Amino acid sequence: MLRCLRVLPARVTRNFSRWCSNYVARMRFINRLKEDEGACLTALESGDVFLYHTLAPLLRKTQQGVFQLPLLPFKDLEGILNRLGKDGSMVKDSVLITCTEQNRALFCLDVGELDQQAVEKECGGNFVDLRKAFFTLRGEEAPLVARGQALLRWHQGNGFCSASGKPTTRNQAGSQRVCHSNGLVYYPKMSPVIITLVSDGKRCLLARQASFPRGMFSALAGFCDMGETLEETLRREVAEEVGLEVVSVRYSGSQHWPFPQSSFMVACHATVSPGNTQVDVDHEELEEARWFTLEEIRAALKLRTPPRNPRDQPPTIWVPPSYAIAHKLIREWVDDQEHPYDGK
Ligand SMILES: NC(=O)c1ccc[n+]([C@@H]2O[C@H](COP(=O)([O-])OP(=O)(O)OC[C@H]3O[C@@H](n4cnc5c(N)ncnc54)[C@H](O)[C@@H]3O)[C@@H](O)[C@H]2O)c1
Ligand SMILES: [Mg+2]
Repeated sequence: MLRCLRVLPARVTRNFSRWCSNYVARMRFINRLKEDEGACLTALESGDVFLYHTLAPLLRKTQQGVFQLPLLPFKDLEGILNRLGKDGSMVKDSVLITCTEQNRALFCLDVGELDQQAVEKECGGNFVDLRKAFFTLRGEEAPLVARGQALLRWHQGNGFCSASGKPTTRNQAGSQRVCHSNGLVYYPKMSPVIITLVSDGKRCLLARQASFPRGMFSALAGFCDMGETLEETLRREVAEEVGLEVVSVRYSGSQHWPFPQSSFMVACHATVSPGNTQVDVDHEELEEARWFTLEEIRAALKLRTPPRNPRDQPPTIWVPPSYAIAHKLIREWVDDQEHPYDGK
């Protein structure tokens, strides 16, 4: 980032430093809310809450037909709960998600114990499956609903201490749970996963699991074993799933992936040597894996995803949609092929 800043005009760097100091203040504020119960409650009372019903987020359609995540001010939500015959103090069960750039704390709450349709009517929206919400929402809202569901799911599954069997209690922010009988502290869990696009210099390797939608191919992925480095996981997964030995690895980016449970996806490009490209698929894990040319990948990227006509014969090859980190890896690979790095 600093290297980029050197070549930016002074106006841009001034704006960046203003954004940066606001960013630092926000991050410190969020961190304080995780530690200070009183400050967190005050932030909730002047903040906004978005809702789930049994882990399905509430979305609202605007007059322009765009789906949005409705943010309900604390007082409004208290009123809604009272009208639905619930004690408004239930809002205090909300879990801290973030703080907006306008410095409003943002929380989420699962109202699964209330009648779904009654809440939808009161709030003017619909509870929809997370996968659909993730598909439909724009920009920043998609990761927010994913994060909210992951945290709520974690709370719902960690009400008891695995050592004592006694109930655990959460802090106001919902960033941890404690067993008071033995002092054990539990934090939200994610499973680290490596996802990698393997290239032989001219082609890239994509695979499909039997459970994927018809025609969809993606990068190779696998969970990290205890004690492994990411590089070790990557080399092992590629060897296990397609019988190839990786010779180089380059980090690309990461993404929280909420399906089916919370994974922390770390995306990397990998290469095999051009003389070692014979694929040997582990059919326990994968239905198919094969090399794709640049032309085939360009054609797949042009398709609307998922395609309208999944029953076509023969099936069209398509790749995961733009919100999936696999898509980013595939686009980067195409860019690399079209504009190879010349080392300068
Ligand atoms: N975002 C994307 O673009 C993208 C693309 C492909 C896969 N993925 C995700 O990557 C994840 C891993 O991919 P995979 O299924 O090929 O992994 P994988 O190759 O490691 O195989 C899955 C198997 O690993 C075992 N396993 C080990 N640790 C596990 C854990 N913590 N949780 C669940 N199972 C565990 C289970 O036996 C499971 O059946 C999946 O959750 C998938 O949804 C994301
Ligand atoms: Mg796998």
